[in-house]
Amino acid sequence: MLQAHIYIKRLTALINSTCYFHSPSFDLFASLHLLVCLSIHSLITVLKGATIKRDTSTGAIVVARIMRGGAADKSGLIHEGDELREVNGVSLEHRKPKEILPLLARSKDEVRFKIIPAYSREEMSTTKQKLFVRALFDYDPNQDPSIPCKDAALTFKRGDVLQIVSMEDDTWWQACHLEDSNSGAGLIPSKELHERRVALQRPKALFQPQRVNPCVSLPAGLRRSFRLGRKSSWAKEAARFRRWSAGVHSSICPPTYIEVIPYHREPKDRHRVVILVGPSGVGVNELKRRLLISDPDRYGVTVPHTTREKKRQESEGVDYHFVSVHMFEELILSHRFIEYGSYRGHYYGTSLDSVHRVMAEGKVCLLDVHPSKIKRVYTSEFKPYVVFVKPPRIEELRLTRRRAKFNLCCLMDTGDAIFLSQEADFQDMIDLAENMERQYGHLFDKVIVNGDIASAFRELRSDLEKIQEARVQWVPTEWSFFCQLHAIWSRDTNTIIIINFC
Ligand SMILES: Nc1ncnc2c1ncn2[C@@H]1O[C@H](COP(=O)(O)OP(=O)(O)OP(=O)(O)O)[C@@H](O)[C@H]1O
Repeated sequence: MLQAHIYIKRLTALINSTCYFHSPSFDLFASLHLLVCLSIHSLITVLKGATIKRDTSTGAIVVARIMRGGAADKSGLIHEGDELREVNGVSLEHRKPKEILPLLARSKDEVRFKIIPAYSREEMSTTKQKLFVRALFDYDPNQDPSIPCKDAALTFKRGDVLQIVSMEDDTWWQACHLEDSNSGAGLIPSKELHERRVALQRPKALFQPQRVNPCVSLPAGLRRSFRLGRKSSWAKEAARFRRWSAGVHSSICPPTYIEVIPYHREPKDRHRVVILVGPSGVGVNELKRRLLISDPDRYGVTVPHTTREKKRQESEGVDYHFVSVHMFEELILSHRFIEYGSYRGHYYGTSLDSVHRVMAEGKVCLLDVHPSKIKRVYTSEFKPYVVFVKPPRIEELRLTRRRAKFNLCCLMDTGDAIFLSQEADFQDMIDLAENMERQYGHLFDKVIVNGDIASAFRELRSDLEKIQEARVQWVPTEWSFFCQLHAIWSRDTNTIIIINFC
């Protein structure tokens, strides 16, 4: 699909430059004869940054090299290997490259030349393309001993949007920063190279005996939204963690690059949902609470559903939506929950409708779910912006939490609270964060290290404000392929009539 898209883009560029198809049997993916008509000025501009040569095997005049970032490259009109057939109707057959310049010089205002593009369908993936990716890792060529040329490399940070300009080499791609596309491209590790490198770094989990702390490794379903509900299925999570340790998840691809497209936000558009994730105790709730207090008109949270009895001080629709077991199970069956679970015989869950309600109020919905549930809302409808809250290095974690007299508190099945402030718990939090990042890192838009709470909050708030105000945002390409189908059922003909498909 991408290849076809790029192909059509190139075709459009050619058409816009007044080119005429000159093939009796026109086939999109066959070799095309393109008669390109350009002003002498634009021709010179186009040929700047390109060299031509005579193909020794065929004798044809071909474009030998396009300098990345040069005028020829930027024009998108000619490509390496393209054959120059005619200039102003004069055949270039049996001519030498040096005979071509006088031919061009004789032209008045306009030059027409016939090109046979070199690409085929297979080659499309390696030719220049408007392919944008968001980097999911930091890259510093100074720390990379295998880079062929440090000066030719591109430094980037996780989250940077890069335009990939060449994927010809399997190991080193060429790319430029989005905001700096006028300067030449630089080398970056290809997806394959980065994946290979990460695979070679032996995962810590495989070689360290893991202590599974029930309070730190959380169940997938109920988390902070249902703080008391987490204990009931911790064993499941512990098992999952052990499976991870045993390498069951070794097939998970490390985060490399994600293909993105621009999303032009209109003022009438609803806000993107903000998902905060992180290991238990890292400070997700604290950050959420501070956001809500700082700007209650801008931020909102979902109201969960529960099947337990309403307490005297609680209000329907404010603390919870109190529903019957039957109703809750109906909602489960109709896939209305993002996450749900049970605790002490009662169901708790966060529904999609509760997110819609916050969005409809014109607020930014702050969601706090286990990372395994992100996929549930990873659609163009919610356009989630995922923030991963990460613990700092152990020394800072120890210092900041102890200074705040913080103890991790965990409720046992018996209802007893136990307090954990041991070194091991901090280490568990860090290990869990690493595993989360490894498993779900490709879904994270932003990573906030929560060392000093005031700085972490400032960083989060300013980042969210930037995102909400930006007119152009880069979102995963996969969201653009979500289609909405509007259909009506005709009773007369007993058929479904599609009235809109976008
Ligand atoms: N940067 C920080 N420095 C010191 N204390 C912090 C910091 N961040 C959070 N805390 C404190 O740590 C405790 C746990 O934080 P919080 O409840 O936000 O964690 P959480 O990630 O939501 O975990 P859980 O889901 O288990 O509640 C709270 O008392 C909070 O005030």
